[in-house]
Amino acid sequence: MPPLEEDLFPSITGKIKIERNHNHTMNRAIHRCFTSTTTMFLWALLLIALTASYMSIQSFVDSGTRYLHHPRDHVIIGGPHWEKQIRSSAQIHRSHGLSVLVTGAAGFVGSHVALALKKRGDGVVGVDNFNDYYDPSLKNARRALLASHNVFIVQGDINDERVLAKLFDVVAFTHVMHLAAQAGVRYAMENPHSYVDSNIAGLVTLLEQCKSADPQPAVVWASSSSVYGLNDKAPFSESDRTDRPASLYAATKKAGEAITHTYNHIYGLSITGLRFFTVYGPWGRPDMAYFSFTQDIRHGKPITIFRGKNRVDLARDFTYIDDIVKGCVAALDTSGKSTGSGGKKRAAAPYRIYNLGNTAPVTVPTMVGLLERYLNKKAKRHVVSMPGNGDVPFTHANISLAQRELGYKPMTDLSTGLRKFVDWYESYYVDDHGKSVNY
Ligand SMILES: O=C(O)[C@H]1O[C@H](OP(=O)(O)OP(=O)(O)OC[C@H]2O[C@@H](n3ccc(=O)[nH]c3=O)[C@H](O)[C@@H]2O)[C@H](O)[C@@H](O)[C@@H]1O
Repeated sequence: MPPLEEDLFPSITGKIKIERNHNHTMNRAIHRCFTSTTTMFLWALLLIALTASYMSIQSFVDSGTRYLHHPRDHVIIGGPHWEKQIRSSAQIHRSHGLSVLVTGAAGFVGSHVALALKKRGDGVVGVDNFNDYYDPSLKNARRALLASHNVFIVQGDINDERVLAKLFDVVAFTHVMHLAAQAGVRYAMENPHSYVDSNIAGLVTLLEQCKSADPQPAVVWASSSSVYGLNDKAPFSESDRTDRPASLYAATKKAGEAITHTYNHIYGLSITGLRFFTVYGPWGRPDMAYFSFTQDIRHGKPITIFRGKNRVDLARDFTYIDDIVKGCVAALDTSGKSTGSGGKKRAAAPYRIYNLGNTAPVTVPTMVGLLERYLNKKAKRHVVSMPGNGDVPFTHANISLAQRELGYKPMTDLSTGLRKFVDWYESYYVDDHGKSVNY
C-alpha cells in the first residue's frame, strides 16, 4: 500500500527525483566555478551588489506601506498630516481623562457620544466607513459638526485591520466605544450579509486588534433590545432569555454578546455590552420610524403603521439620545481595566451587560399623534397587520441594574424628546421660507 502522502499527492516522489538530479548537476557546475580564485572574487562582488539592491528595494516598500490608500474613496490613511490630525483629536484636556476610539462616529449615537466625551475633555478619535445605508450627506454633516469641535473621523472600515492597526500605532487608546454596526431590524431581510459583515466579522476584527494592543483598551459596545426577541416576560431584565431572536439583526447582536464574552474570557478584555432600546432624537437615523414618519407627514405622504395580532398596537420603549449618551459615558467611566497584554490574559476582567431603555413603552399610534401635534399636520395613516419581517410586538426595559451600577437615570419622556427632534428636523431640513432642504 502506498504511503498516505502519495495518495494525496501522487506526483510527490517523481518531483523529488527530478530535483535531486538537478541538484547534482548544479553541484558539479558550482564546484567547477569555484576552483578559480578570480571567479570566486567575481561571485563575491555579485553577491554584495545583489544584497545592496535588495535592501534599497525593501526600504522603498516599507515607506510605501506607511500610507494606506482606501480603494473606494481614495482616502489616504497614514502620513505626517494624517497622524497630526489623529494626535490632535486624541489630545486629553482634563486630568485622568480617557483616550477613546469611537467606531461609527459619523453615526447617530456615535456622533453624540464622541461630542460629549470631547466636551468634557477626553481625547476622541472616530472611525466610520460612511456607507450609504442611509443618506451619507447626513453622516458628512455630523462629521463637519465633530470637526468643528476638533474630533477627527477617519474614513475606514472596522473590517480593515490595517486601518485599526495604524490607529493603535498612533494612539494608546484606553477605551473603545464600539458603535459601528449594520442597524435596522427589517432591512436584514433585504441585505443579510451586511449584518454578518459589520456586526460579526467587523466586531471580531476590532476585538482582535484590542486584544493585541498594549495596553489593551476597555471595550464598551452597542448590543440591542432586539436580543430579547420573542421573550414576553415584561419588563425585560438582563437575566431573561435571549435565545429566541426574531430577526437576523437580533441574531447578530446576540452573537456579538457571545463573541465579546470569549474575548473577555480568553484575553482579559474588559467588556460592557449596552442593550439600547429604540434610540431617537436630533441627528437621528432616517431609516427609523419616528424619522421617516416625520418626513412623510411633512410632505403629505401616507405612512404605514404596523399592528400586532388581535389588532393590538405595537409599542416601543423609545429612549432619548441624551439619556443613552449618559449611559454610554457612565459605562466607559466604570468599565474597569482590561488585564491582558501581548495577547495573554493576566487576570479576570469585567464582563457586563446593561439595558439602556426608558422604562415607559409608548404605542406607535401614540408616537404618530405626538408627531402630528409638533408638525401641526395630520398623518395619512395606513394601518396594516405586522408583516413577518423580524419585528417584535413590544419592548420594555428593566433598568434597575444600570441604575444601580452606572447611575443611569433616563430624564426625557417621548413627548419632550420628539419635540426636540422636530425642532432639530426643521432647523436641518427646512429653510426660512418653509421649503425643504437637504432632503
Ligand atoms: O431597540 C433596538 O434595539 C432597535 O431599535 C430600532 O428598531 P425598532 O424598534 O424596530 O425601531 P423602528 O424601526 O423605528 O420601529 C419602531 C416601531 O415602528 C413600527 N413601524 C416601523 C416602520 C413602519 O413603516 N411602520 C411601523 O409601524 C415598527 O414595527 C416598530 O414597532 C432600531 O432601528 C434598531 O437598530 C435597534 O437596534
